[in-house]
Amino acid sequence: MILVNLKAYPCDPVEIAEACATVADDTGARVAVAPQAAHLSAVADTGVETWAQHVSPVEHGSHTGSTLAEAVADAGATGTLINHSENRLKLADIDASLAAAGRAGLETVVCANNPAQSGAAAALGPDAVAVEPPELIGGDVSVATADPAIVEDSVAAVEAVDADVDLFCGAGVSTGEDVTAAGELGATGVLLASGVAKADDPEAVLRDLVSGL
Ligand SMILES: O=C(CO)COP(=O)(O)O
Repeated sequence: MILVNLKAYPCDPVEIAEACATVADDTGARVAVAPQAAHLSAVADTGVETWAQHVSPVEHGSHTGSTLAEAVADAGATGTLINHSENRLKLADIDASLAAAGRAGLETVVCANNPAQSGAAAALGPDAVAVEPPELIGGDVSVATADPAIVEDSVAAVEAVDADVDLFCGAGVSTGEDVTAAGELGATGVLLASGVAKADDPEAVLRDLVSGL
């Protein structure tokens, strides 16, 4: 799977979503987009698989400023990131956000910095854990090249806790070669942002990324 996190980059979320949908349709590859919460409906309307960047550890109620899991599902999201490196949560809140996502029927990827956190995240029962070394996020060198051991060790840590949880990796992923390298280390998906969100031609980048699956 290729999961494109648009963060808060100044890109056109619908243009990128349309490119992802086209590439997914043409190739049969699984490509999803995680835009800003306010753009979820517009992105979902393109037909692309749509993910939230975060859901709050809350239920319906007096939670001003929260991102309610049920609301992102209503807007068309079918999955959510939780605990991204740029939006870290306490352990209890990761657990409660997973519960919220579960109530709303959302697939879940919990992000982690390192193998120990990957194992701990797996213990909470997400669909997948995504290991992203913070120092490599937004850089030019892929995690699979710069620090292959962190991916292999995270695969092992997750497998030891719950073999049903997938391991994704991210940080610096921008080419098909990076995707292939991640797969060779045992990752079943990649999480990336700047390689697509900052690209002059996102569709060309996506076609290259998908070629590495
Ligand atoms: O944080 C990331 C995806 O969630 C990785 O970002 P980059 O692909 O820009 O390194």
